[in-house]
Amino acid sequence: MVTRLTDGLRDESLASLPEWRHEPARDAIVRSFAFRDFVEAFGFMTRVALLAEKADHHPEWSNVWNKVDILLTTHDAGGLSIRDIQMAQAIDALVG
Ligand SMILES: C[C@H](O)[C@H](O)[C@H]1CNC2=NC(N)=NC(=O)C2=N1
Repeated sequence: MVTRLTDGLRDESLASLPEWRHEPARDAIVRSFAFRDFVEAFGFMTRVALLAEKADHHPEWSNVWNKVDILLTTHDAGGLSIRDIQMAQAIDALVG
């Protein structure tokens, strides 16, 4: 069973993820991505989907043409867990 991060651990983790911000209402982290066009955006989503399946940890997200908004939180924990931090790091690695 994965547990929620304490506020201290969350802030420490977020220091290494400067593009992500904490969304207190959901105890989630969010980041927006912009690409050249829809094909680039959807290609990114496909890569994230494969990561998510492998990790058994899935994003909440939306896409409008070249934009992708991602929200990460851990449903099983009722808030942010280490799994979200690891997923955010893996997603950041995809976009270099
Ligand atoms: C049964 C399955 O392992 C769980 O429901 C997984 C699937 N993907 C998940 N994704 C996210 N974001 N949070 C979860 O708690 C979660 N749980």
